Amino acid sequence: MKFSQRLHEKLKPVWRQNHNHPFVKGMADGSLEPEKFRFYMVQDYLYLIQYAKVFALGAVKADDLETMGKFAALLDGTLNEEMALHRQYAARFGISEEELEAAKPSPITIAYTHYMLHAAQNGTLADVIAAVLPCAWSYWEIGKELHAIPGAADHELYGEWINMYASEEFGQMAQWCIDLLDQHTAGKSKAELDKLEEIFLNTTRFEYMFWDMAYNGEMWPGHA
Ligand SMILES: Cc1ncc(C[n+]2csc(CCO)c2C)c(N)n1
Repeated sequence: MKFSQRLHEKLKPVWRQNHNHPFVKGMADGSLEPEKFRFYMVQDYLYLIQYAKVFALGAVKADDLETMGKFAALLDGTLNEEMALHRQYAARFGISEEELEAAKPSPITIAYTHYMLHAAQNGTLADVIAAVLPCAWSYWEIGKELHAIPGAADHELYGEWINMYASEEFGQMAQWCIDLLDQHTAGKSKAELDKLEEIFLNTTRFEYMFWDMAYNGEMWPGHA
């Protein structure tokens, strides 16, 4: 079995927990309070800035032109397309560009992004992929799952989010990461695979914590 399939099988219960989080369920049936999504949008904008840097590290760690070019394209897409879409989407929730630029990351946003950057900076290309894959893969699965619910993709506030992550283009990106991980783990020792599994498990857990943070509007203790 491919390494990615093994990880997916093993972590199914953790993934189920992510997909069943009340934030995700609330987007599915449209009952999520806009205030919670608003908090999510701002933190996700800050998350994307750091995520882009992890893509940049992918280009640094890759040693063939094709993979370097692909990471460069993902970096460009995140910074110059996805973030612009985020700004437009945020505006519909009354979030101005000034508010986005002035926003401060929550403890979970800091912990998650710093963890990914640490794993990527100190590891190999396989570590970079293990760090970014749960984010792409779980969003693709959630996007497809929500898209299959009648009416969910037409919701005036959350439909756009669902359509974006259920899209063919997004799926292709996630599949490219899955294939790259399998390519770079073929023939690796158990110790190396265990390390990658741990990174993958930790970023999967951080995905849950990110939903939870958004659902509860969690900032620093005592934050006004
Ligand atoms: C907390 C959090 N986790 C995952 C994603 C999804 N995501 C962010 S960047 C990227 C790669 C394509 O640009 C993907 C899939 C998100 N937005 N926020």
